Amino acid sequence: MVQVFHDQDADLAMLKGKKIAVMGYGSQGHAQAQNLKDSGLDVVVGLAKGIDDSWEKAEADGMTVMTVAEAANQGDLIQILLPDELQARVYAEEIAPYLTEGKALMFSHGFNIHFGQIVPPANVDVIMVAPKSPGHMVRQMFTEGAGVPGLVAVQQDYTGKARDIAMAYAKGIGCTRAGVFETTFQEETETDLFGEQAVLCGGVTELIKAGFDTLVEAGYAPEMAYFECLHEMKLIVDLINEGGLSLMRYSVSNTAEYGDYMVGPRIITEETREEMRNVLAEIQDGTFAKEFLLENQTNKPFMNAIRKQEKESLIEEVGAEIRALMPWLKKTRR
Ligand SMILES: NC(=O)C1=CN([C@@H]2O[C@H](COP(=O)(O)OP(=O)(O)OC[C@H]3O[C@@H](n4cnc5c(N)ncnc54)[C@H](OP(=O)(O)O)[C@@H]3O)[C@@H](O)[C@H]2O)C=CC1
Ligand SMILES: CC(=O)[C@](C)(O)C(=O)O
Repeated sequence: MVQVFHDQDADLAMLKGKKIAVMGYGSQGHAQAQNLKDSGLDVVVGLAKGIDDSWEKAEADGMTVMTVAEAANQGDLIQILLPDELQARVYAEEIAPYLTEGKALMFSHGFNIHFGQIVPPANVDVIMVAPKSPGHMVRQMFTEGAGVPGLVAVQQDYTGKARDIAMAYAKGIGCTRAGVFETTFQEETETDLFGEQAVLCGGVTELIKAGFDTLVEAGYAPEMAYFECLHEMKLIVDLINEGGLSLMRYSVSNTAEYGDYMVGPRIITEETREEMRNVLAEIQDGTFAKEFLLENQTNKPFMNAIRKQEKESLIEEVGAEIRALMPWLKKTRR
């Protein structure tokens, strides 16, 4: 059983007197920067003007904002929370020149280190603190006095304090309130990519869309299909999150529980499980990483097309209508 670390296992004093440069102010960046600042730590945000609106958002939130290069120059810890596909270029051009002896280079996903896109010098610490949660929940849970679970990993420990710094950072963003596991860059990268492709994002969205389409094609109202296949998913998963499959099965009807056991295996078949193993193999052997990097180096032709198609889909249209009719739905984010 892995060991879970909590607040008492981390010391914020490790970060006192250190400037933390958070590069990026998106999903993770805005949350981590604000949480660190609320934890009394010295934070600057590194961005680029004129891309989207993060610079303005960060300033409006009272952050000290500067260019990535300026923040890298000032930062003792450099936390890269840029899009994974952009990190290597920005690192080479704006961070590497200022990554001097004894600094800490940090990430919240191991992709660029594990797949060799960023190769730091030997005289720095290389650390990961990865919240196992979307960024917006990292911030919401923190403001509610709680936190989201996180992973910490040390790829390189030049100072001999890398783990302590990682644990202090995890405390600064609230993860030690929930609990922190130790892992490696390889394990976090491969499991995170697998989870987001085969289960959390890819798997769940395809399951929701397939169920929705089945009901709509059979003539049922799209609103009914939306509520059955999308809206209720969150409520069911909340129960699983709270108390495992057993709590969910305790809470749903006997009818639903029976259907769960009898029909579920017909939907997630051995072929599905075999395909999951194939997905993992393509992550482990670097096939996915190469495809992802090539897609982004060729101006994202697939992403741009599929994003447009998905945004214009019936399930998104119906969802927007329902959320407009039932604004309380937006309050059910936990
Ligand atoms: N999203 C999540 O919940 C999670 C993400 N992670 C990891 O965290 C990291 C960040 O991901 P995420 O927060 O989703 O990223 P987002 O896409 O949400 O945010 C990216 C940020 O980087 C800024 N940015 C983009 N290009 C540049 C540039 N050239 N120079 C300076 N700033 C730039 C963007 O600014 P602008 O808005 O102006 O374009 C934005 O503030 C990734 O490694 C990801 O894998 C890990 C766990 C969960
Ligand atoms: C929230 C999380 O960790 C994800 C889904 O893997 C991601 O956004 O990268």
